[in-house]
Amino acid sequence: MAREQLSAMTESFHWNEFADREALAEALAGRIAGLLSAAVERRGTALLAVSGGTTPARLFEVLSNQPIAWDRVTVTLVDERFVPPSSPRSNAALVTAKLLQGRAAAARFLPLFRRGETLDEAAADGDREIAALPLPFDVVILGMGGDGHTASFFPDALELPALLDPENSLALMPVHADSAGEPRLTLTLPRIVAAGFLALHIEGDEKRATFDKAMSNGATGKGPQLPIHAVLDASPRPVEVYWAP
Ligand SMILES: O=C(O)[C@H](O)[C@@H](O)[C@H](O)[C@H](O)COP(=O)(O)O
Repeated sequence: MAREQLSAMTESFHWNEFADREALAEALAGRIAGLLSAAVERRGTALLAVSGGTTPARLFEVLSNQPIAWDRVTVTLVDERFVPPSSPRSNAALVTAKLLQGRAAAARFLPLFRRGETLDEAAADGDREIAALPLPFDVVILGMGGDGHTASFFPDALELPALLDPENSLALMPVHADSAGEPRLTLTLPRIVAAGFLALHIEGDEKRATFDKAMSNGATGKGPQLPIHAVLDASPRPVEVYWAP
């Protein structure tokens, strides 16, 4: 089924396509900055949750120079690999190196990994900290893997039913999945879809094909139901999908 048909049928997403990755980063950073500024004006503070991995580095660099009241913004992660910031796989390290620079260095950062704590302890403490924020998040930016996972909602995660449960009262949970590489912490589906603005940032033909497959399987009920579809399906507003080749 064509993407346009699926979008019109399900109204679960808007497709935003760009000629190249630089143009995407400029457009998405501008959109995020406008939304964060509006939140600061409206309620004196703004909450942003970003994903890690490899895709968002360029976006973070552009976003870090947006002229907004960064000292009123709290930044956290959608999900984190349970590794210290010294690891090249640390999402906190990526955010520190690429986003919390320049103007954005004034933002408050809430990391999810905690030195000296077990995964379960960090999940419980992080859950308390996130629940104490003035939720909902104003902006949440998701990524997606080639297996259709988003956040740390891996298809083989032991905790997947709870992570995707719209009634889950937890904000943050531990995740164990063989395909994930290491244990993780992730925001749960209800906290993600409650965001004022929810975007999925994907790049390249392979990810576009994965996205199309996930939406098509979801609409037809055929083939594996992929976690990214569960998120789009649960979102009360169309998810803004940002794609460039
Ligand atoms: O920590 C992570 O891995 C993520 O937050 C994850 O959900 C990511 O967004 C996708 O796996 C895409 O990763 P890439 O951008 O590296 O393809």
